[in-house]
Amino acid sequence: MLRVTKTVTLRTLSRTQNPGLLQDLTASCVTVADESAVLIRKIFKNGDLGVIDKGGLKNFQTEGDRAVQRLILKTLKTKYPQVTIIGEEDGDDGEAGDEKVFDALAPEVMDKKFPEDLQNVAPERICIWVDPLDGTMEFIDRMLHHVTILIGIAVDGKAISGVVNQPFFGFDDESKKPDQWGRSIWGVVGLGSFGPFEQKPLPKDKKIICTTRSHASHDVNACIEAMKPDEILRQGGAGNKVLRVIEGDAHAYVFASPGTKKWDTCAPEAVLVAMGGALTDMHGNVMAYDKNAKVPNSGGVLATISPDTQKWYLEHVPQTVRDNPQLQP
Ligand SMILES: Nc1ncnc2c1ncn2[C@@H]1O[C@H](COP(=O)(O)O)[C@@H](O)[C@H]1OP(=O)(O)O
Ligand SMILES: [Mg+2]
Ligand SMILES: [Mg+2]
Ligand SMILES: [Mg+2]
Repeated sequence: MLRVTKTVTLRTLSRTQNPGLLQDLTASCVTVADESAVLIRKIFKNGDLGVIDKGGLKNFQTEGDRAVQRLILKTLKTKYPQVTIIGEEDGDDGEAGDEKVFDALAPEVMDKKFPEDLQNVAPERICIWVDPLDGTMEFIDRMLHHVTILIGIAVDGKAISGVVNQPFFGFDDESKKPDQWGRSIWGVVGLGSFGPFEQKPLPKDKKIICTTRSHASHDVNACIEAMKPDEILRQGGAGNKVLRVIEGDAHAYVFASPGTKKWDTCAPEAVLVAMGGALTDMHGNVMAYDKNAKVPNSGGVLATISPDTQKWYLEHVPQTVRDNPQLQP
């Protein structure tokens, strides 16, 4: 994990105050996510993924994770030095290398009118959580649709704005050339969620639960069984699983395990909540994303498309799972 925090004097702050900071940041995040997608595709095409085992349960890192984090942090830290940025990969802060700074602000973000309460947000209130490559295990296993790039922006510890980029979206469509692969979905709470996606209606006659394919455990399975799904969708990546809920492929993302971290959930939560959904731990607690927040999502992850659906799933978490000392906030 890499934390980058800079302190500034009050004089510097007033001189550089930017009323549209959150909008600029969101637009920059969409730009760097798109550039990151180009880079991941290039690394994949080159074939040498440079896999490193970080230790723990299927906890790998590739050149994609490292290079993309350097790309994202170089631009965001250069452009927004007063904002705290926390990235998953240690050491890859873009400071030593010759990474480019991407100045462009994504026009699709700049075209929108952000809500009043998101204007004039001071940089000290913001913390950005970066997962340069979510679904690393699936990237290594060539399950490319499961891979996402996640950049989440928290304000006062709440997930408010986020980009979920799926760099290999469309790779299995033979009519598409590699430079046509990928999509960025972004959302801002109070404004909405945008990008090339369709919110299909969820099936009414059956219950589909999406969960991990690579980090299953006794509790993960026991919790799902108690919810009596008709179908279990085993998928990689936290970003991808939230996308399954957003696109109407699953009623819920259920993960009764402490494996994910704040960079896995901040961006997807912002996009999901911006469209009326909910993401909490398995006890119903909202996640805290301030710069001093606990990094692991130690109470697990539950995400659904509405507060009512969230309530139903929370009520069906078995007591044994709730009481598990390994799954506490
Ligand atoms: N035990 C774990 N150790 C490290 N990362 C984990 C663990 N469990 C989950 N994650 C992270 O959460 C994501 C979602 O988990 P899963 O795919 O198992 O549902 C993973 O892709 C991984 O993110 P990352 O790929 O960015 O390292
Ligand atoms: Mg990882
Ligand atoms: Mg991740
Ligand atoms: Mg990652």
